[in-house]
Amino acid sequence: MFGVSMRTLISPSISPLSLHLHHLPKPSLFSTVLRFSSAINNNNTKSPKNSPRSTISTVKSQKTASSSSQPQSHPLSFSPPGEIHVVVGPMFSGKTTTLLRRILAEKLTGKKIAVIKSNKDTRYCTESIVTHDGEKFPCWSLPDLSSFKERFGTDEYENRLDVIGIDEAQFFGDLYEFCREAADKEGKTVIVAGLDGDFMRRRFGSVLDLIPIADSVTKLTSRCEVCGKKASFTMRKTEEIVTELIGGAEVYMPVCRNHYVCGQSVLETARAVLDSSSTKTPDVVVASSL
Ligand SMILES: Nc1ncnc2c1ncn2[C@@H]1O[C@H](COP(=O)(O)OP(=O)(O)O)[C@@H](O)[C@H]1O
Ligand SMILES: Cc1cn([C@H]2C[C@H](O)[C@@H](COP(=O)(O)O)O2)c(=O)[nH]c1=O
Ligand SMILES: [Zn+2]
Repeated sequence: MFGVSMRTLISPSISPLSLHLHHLPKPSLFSTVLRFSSAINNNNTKSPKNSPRSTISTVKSQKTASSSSQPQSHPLSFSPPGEIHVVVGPMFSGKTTTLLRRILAEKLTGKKIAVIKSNKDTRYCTESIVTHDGEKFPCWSLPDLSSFKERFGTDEYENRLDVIGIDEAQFFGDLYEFCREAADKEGKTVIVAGLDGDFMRRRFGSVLDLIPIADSVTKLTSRCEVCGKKASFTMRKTEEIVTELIGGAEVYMPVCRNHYVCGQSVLETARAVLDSSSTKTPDVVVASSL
């Protein structure tokens, strides 16, 4: 009885090793295609410096190549991968400063760069990103990101632009689609700076949606304006409750958790008082700053 069950369980013709291999998953169609395609890529002659980097351009260059007997790229070949780096934090935490440093570092290595900021932010200057310390860098001030390629010049964008910096990212509705396309399909390095949370600590725009597709995420801190400890949040000092409200130190301050929580309850009470008094006696609402 024992012998029979042994024979049934481990057949002499199947060694432990072959049993093991038998249970290994077969290479998927996808991994076979990937290996095949990377072999083709490795065999390709190295592309010239200004060769098209995007998938769209690869298709274009194939068309040209077939008519002019130049080396052809295979339809399965991938364009060089891009990168997405996300820099978040409260106001005054150095997001724009960090973006500027990283962009300038890329420029120093010979990369072609461009910086975009939302045209909603009209605080300092429309043609530049400006840090709270007054450092400046020329930028494209745009209502959305989808219009950037055409404004920049499609050929210039596809063939020469390497690095794209985006400031005030929380204001761009098409942030996710733009960054994914630029990094996944067009080989761009995208450095994104923006607020992760608004004055209520709610997610702001689609900045957080980038995390799953990002290569790196950095959360910066500022100094709490009340106690000097690390500040991770932004407190709004006025009674306005709309999410988007452009402003600087006259409206916002960086605070630590403790002072955010204390401040929020004080502000909520004050806003409630202002609210009720404004319905009773409108003349009483005089101070916008609490
Ligand atoms: N009220 C303030 N609280 C903290 N830092 C401030 C304030 N006003 C100006 N700063 C300066 O802002 C700098 C950060 O500027 P910036 O890079 O523009 O920040 P962010 O883009 O995160 O708002 C800090 O290094 C600090 O010197
Ligand atoms: C918290 C918070 C901020 N904003 C606005 C205020 C500023 O114009 C920008 C943030 O600028 P920074 O470069 O990070 O200093 O966003 C807002 O509209 N709503 C908010 O809740
Ligand atoms: Zn504090």
